[in-house]
Amino acid sequence: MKIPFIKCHGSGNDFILVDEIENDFSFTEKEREELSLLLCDREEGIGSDGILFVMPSEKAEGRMRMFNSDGTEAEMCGNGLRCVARHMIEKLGKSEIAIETEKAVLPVSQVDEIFPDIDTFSVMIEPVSFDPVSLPMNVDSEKAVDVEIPPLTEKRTFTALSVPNPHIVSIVDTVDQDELSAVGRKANDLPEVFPNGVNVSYVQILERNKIFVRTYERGVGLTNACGTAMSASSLVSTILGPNDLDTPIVVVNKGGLVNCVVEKEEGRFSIQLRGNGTNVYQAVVNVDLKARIYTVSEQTFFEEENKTYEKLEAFAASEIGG
Ligand SMILES: N[C@@H](CCC[C@H](N)C(=O)O)C(=O)O
Repeated sequence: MKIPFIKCHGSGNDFILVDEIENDFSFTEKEREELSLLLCDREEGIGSDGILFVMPSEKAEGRMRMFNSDGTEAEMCGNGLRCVARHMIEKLGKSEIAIETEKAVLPVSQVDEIFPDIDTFSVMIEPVSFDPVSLPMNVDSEKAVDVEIPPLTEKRTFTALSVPNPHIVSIVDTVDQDELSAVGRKANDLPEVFPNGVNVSYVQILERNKIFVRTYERGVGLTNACGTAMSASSLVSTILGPNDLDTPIVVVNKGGLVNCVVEKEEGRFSIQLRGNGTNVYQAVVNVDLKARIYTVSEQTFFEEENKTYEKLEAFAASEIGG
């Protein structure tokens, strides 16, 4: 089968975006899993953190399903949703639309640039819950806020929340990437505590309303950035740290930076995640799933916007002394 796609990224968290509406595709569940395993592979495939399937919706302008590189589906993907928002906003010529995701129909819009010349998209991250059942996480308490999770490490405390995919977040003095990888692997090999796995983030407070976040993603491993993790980390560092509600929190990551605004209404939290949705190139992939082979053709790069993005990347690196 011949599949046109866009290679895109949000904060360097990269995806293969497949528009099923435009191409009248309707993949089976098995095909979605196999396409993710084959095409996301960094060694043998096109290479990406996941696939974004853009599908028709009866409730919104479009629907997003996101598959991790290991073929599992996630409930939500913040960086991916910004890429889908950009794609649909440009296609429909509107600046505000809604996208259906697994747990909610979410408003997305084009907003003021967070960095010069970077087209910026805002996506709502909700529903948010601190109920361990929502992750799910097996623990004998109503919440797990700033607590030790002994099988992972005795050095750290974590806060568990779903946004609505599962996350645990630890506020640290300095992010130790090797330690994070080890803890992330352990957490995702602990079905008695996290039956569906979990995304694990370490957060460093750089200053009030500015944080650095590094994430070990369920189904992928260490990524440049994870949008839902940056949203969860902004919320946790507002509750436990110095950040403010209703104020843009600058979240620096390995692939750039985003802004998160944490809001609370009637006791319920939500987060606006604002950042880039950059297209790297578009192409067509011809896939034979049975033989597990593919070829890529008609590749066209979006050179100008990628050059512009490099400036944001360089700025973000300078913020963390890189
Ligand atoms: N990188 C994404 C989240 C992708 C899904 C995650 N790995 C999971 O399985 O929950 C984001 O930007 O939110």
